[in-house]
Amino acid sequence: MSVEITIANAVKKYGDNTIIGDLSLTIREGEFFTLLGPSGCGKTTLLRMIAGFNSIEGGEFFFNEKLINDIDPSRRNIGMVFQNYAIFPHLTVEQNVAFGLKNRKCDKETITRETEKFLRLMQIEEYRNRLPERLSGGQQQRVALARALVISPDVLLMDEPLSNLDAKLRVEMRSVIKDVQNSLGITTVYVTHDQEEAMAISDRIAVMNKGEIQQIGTPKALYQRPKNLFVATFIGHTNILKGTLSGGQGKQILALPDGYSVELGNVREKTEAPRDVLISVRPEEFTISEKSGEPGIQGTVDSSIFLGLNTHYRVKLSSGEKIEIIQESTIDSIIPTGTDIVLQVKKEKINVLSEDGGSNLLEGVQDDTAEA
Ligand SMILES: Nc1ncnc2c1ncn2[C@@H]1O[C@H](COP(=O)(O)OP(=O)(O)OP(=O)(O)O)[C@@H](O)[C@H]1O
Repeated sequence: MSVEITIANAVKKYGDNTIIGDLSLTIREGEFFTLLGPSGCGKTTLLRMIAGFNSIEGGEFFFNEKLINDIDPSRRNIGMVFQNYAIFPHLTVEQNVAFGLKNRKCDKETITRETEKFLRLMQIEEYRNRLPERLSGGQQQRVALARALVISPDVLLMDEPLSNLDAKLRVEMRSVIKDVQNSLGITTVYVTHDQEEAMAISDRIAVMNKGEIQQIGTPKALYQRPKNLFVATFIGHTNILKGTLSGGQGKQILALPDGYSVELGNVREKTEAPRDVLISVRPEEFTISEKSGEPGIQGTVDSSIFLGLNTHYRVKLSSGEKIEIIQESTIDSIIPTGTDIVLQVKKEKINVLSEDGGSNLLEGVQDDTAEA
């Protein structure tokens, strides 16, 4: 059985230090939910609170309607996978996988059947008689995953499970984890500080900073309409420029550098008097023109790197600021360093943020934080 996890007003303190203050969220049944944020923001702390390993100073934790605050971790029916594998070094692969079932005093037939099923599912049958020390990091993590899943947990909790693997294996193991989670439909909470990994693997992501949730949404929603500057810069790459928003005759005009302006139809917080704002534009959302005299932001190509499908440009603006631009490579040309260019932005792709970066002024920001 898979469960919905509800966290209501969770508080965690170490002494006088509040690590998590009044945090609420709902993790839907069967979803792959990721806690993403910089080191020290409280992701592991929150995961351990769900597992029951941490004392809590406030709040309620539910698996479906059942309050679990006072239920011992061993009785919460959770599977856990950590960064450092946590498999028993003195047991073979098969014994490691069977461990949870033996511990639960399952009958022999069940132990054999389920152990075989997960050895097969994780493709580690051929190593069944090996000790962990004779396995690669990726193989060890497969064993850890099989061992966590064999007990049919209601919830799977994973804390940076791929951090110890090299880059190529990390990417490979993402799909292994995602596929197995998908096929079992198990509610999964995953902790990482790697935004690309979070984007690749999650149904929804909660972006955390300093013990608080900044925004909850699908990877696409966070990327396209970040709620604030923190999310805009933490998820993917972006360029932040200064602009001025002003109104007139029902229109909102965004003035950008060099007299370039665009009209926006999706401003939520409309203004008449000019208001200083920040704009966030992803590197792939500019168009480059080499014709001078066109309306746009003026710049000079500072460097260009050809990466096959895409070419990455660093462009120096007339203000002296440097921004990153990614263009699909075309057969005919890479724009050489030193070329004067004009940049235009695809206006539906612009995000307009308040000057302090605290909020997105546009419509269509998804934030499921309030769901709980
Ligand atoms: N046992 C503890 N005693 C005191 N402070 C702690 C303890 N465990 C964690 N902290 C503090 O709580 C904060 C959050 O830690 P946590 O491990 O949850 O962060 P994290 O987001 O998972 O970071 P990382 O990605 O580095 O693991 C940190 O400032 C940490 O120093």
